[in-house]
Amino acid sequence: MPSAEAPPDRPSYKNIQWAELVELDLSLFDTPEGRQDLADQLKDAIHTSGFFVVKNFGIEEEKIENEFKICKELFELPLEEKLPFHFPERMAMGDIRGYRPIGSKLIGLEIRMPDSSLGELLGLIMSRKNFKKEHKDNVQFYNVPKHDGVHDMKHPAPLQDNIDEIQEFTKEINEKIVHKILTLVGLMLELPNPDILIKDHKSAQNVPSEDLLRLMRYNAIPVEDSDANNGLYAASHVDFGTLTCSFRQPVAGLQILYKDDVWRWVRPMNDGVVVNAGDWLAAVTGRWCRSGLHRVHAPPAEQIHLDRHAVIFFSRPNHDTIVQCVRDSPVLQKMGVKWNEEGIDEGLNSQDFMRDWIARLKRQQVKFALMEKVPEVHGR
Ligand SMILES: O=C(O)CCC(=O)C(=O)O
Ligand SMILES: [Fe+2]
Repeated sequence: MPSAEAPPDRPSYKNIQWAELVELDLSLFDTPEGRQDLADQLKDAIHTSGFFVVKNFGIEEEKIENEFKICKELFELPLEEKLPFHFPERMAMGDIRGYRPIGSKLIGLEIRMPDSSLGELLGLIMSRKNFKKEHKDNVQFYNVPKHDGVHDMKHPAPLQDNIDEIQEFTKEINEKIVHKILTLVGLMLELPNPDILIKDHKSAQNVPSEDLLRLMRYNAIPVEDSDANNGLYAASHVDFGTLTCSFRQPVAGLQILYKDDVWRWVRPMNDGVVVNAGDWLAAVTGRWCRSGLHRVHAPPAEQIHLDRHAVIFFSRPNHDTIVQCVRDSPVLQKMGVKWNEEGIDEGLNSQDFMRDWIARLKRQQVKFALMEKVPEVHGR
């Protein structure tokens, strides 16, 4: 890695605060003692920041390497070969399959809601304000949905040519990482059946879900442009689903907001997966599992010239899942967790829960806009 001296006002390895994330060695999962030990380690992490790292999860390095290779090939394609896979209206409604080009979102505010009068309202409010510069993002990504008979679609060649491997890869992530973490959550909460959450995250292809594999590329941009965006590549947000699994990321950028209100950086890493809890897991555990606010900052000075590629799996509940909080957890009972503080409607299926979630975000954005405050928080 180059060791360029950072100008004093830019974050550099020397002056940034790193997040100290727990590392779970999943090779210990196979014995009851090992599982309990991992559950104990997870308890604090999932409650305080909602983020942790998993290692030794048993997916071969060549497979991970291959996903990054596909990711790079995909984004090397000319824009006109990717645009036929971009469906903005569908995306605005929460169906986020396919390609999203650079500049689709404004950092710090989200006014692209062509589907609703809320969008028009926001547009009006925003146009009254005198924004000197458009703070557009610099990221392009592609969401590959689960091959489940509901979400099937054709993809650009680098994906289509490898679609069987990609689907196999996501199945492995689900079974070798997501299911194991869900068991650890069950153990940590002392649920009568610690595996209870797995049944809502089946990987079989005939079980529809909103699971997706996201391939991303953040192009390195001139320092002045990233400064104009308050140094951000992606605005702060929480993830919707159960668990987000981000494969090894040698270019720093991801930041987590801790309870002390300090943004801490996730260390660049050459192996391991950064995992975070999403809003679904938070909701069913009475917010004991924290759906942590995070964002992507332009890399530190030493890496600011590098493009940043990411391979991220978003695990989400199967369509036939009904929202049901784990009220039978003695741990949560002892903690006096307040169920449904946010009015989560138990009994909804996972798709209605998602629609409700999106509607809440929109209401929140309108509220911020009416307050004439830049709404930094949105969901992804
Ligand atoms: O690029 C990253 O490391 C994180 C991206 C992210 O948070 C998201 O896509 O939801
Ligand atoms: Fe995210």
